[in-house]
Amino acid sequence: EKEVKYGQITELPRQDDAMKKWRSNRFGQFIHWGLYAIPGGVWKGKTYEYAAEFLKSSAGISTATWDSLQYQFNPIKFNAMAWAKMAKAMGVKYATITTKHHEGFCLWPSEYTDFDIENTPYGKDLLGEFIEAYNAEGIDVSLYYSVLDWHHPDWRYKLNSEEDKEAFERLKIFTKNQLLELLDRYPTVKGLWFDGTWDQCWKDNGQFSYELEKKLKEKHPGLVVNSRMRADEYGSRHFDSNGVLMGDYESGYERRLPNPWDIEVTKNDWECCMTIPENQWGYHKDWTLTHIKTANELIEMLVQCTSQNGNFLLNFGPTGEGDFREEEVKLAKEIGDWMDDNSSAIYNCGYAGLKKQGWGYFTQNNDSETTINMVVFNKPINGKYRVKLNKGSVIKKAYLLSKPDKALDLEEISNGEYFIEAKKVKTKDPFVIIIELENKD
Ligand SMILES: C#C[C@@H]1N[C@@H](C)[C@@H](O)[C@H]1O
Repeated sequence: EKEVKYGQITELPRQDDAMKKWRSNRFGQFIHWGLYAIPGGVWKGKTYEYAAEFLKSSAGISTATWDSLQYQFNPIKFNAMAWAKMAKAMGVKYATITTKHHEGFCLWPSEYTDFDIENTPYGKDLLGEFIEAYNAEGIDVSLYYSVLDWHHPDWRYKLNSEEDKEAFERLKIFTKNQLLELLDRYPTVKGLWFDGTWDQCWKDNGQFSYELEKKLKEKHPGLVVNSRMRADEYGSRHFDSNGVLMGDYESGYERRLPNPWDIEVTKNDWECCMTIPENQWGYHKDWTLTHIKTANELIEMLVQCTSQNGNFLLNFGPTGEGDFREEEVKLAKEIGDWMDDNSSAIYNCGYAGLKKQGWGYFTQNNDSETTINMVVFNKPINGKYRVKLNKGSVIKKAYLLSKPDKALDLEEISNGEYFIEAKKVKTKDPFVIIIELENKD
């Protein structure tokens, strides 16, 4: 064990109300919006296949040219309430929006830079409108903030000289000021989602990120911070040099999920953030470049995350005009229709502590020891679903969530192991079987 002075701040897993709410939310909407939405992955007639929010580097565009996009940013179709209603109908309980991505453009009027929404044709506090509209729909809002800032003259990837160090000291003050400003301006926000913390400059500043997390949490009680914010004094990120998780939940699952059988991951809170195309966070004009995930694929990812004590943050990339592409609107509707009937297996649910079977995923309601959800994606050809419960567990009854009055046939295989028979399930969608256990005491 190394002596780590600047590692974990809050003992995990947190059991305060703010974290319990974060945990019960399970399903969130990620919004990536900025100047990159204007070119949408195309520059001077050439389509760049890499992530659209990286177009500046993919196309080798100068900072001066890129930054001039701010004078074109005028999302006339932006309607925060319409966005919030779409998110509500989709079934998300929280939303995380980019306040500033790597380009450095701020969606709020910041007193620390002119490279912000105030200096655009739009002019208004877009971030404030978003937060107000989503909160009005009962959706918690967290703020994504990129430490990496391509616009800021004091950003340095590595600190190779005294000049670099002096510049980065100014960058650190700017970063702290902007984060305190965001919490001042938007007191209802529930969390901060840090990104762009992979460079040596940040890994060399573990004490700073430690003290910054402490300061932000003192200012904003209950604040939930992702592990991506932190490095310890040895440069170890997410987990300190002794493998102890920093921040409040693990946020390393970007466009990937753990192995569905992985038990280790269930020990911490964690969140997977996911794109609908293979790798586009910002709006890209051409969605024919890669596979576009279907509603069933995305629902299965949400269910898998829930089954392993994780949250699922699904990304949407609004256009430069402020609306969503039709594929996103359609997916939001399809997912929302499924959530209308099945969200009881998601909200306030988590790891059931049971061996995963081939038909799908178990989730356990956090408020009921005796109610277990089986979310089915693969119907067995004999219509019999194997469940291996804890020794001594006895099933009182099992039934389809959609048909609670019709008990399903059970066949006990051995102590705590059963086949549940559900032969006549017609739906082509994932569906839920509820197991009610006998109360042991
Ligand atoms: C790489 C990278 C960034 N991390 C994801 C969450 C997106 O913001 C992407 O641009």
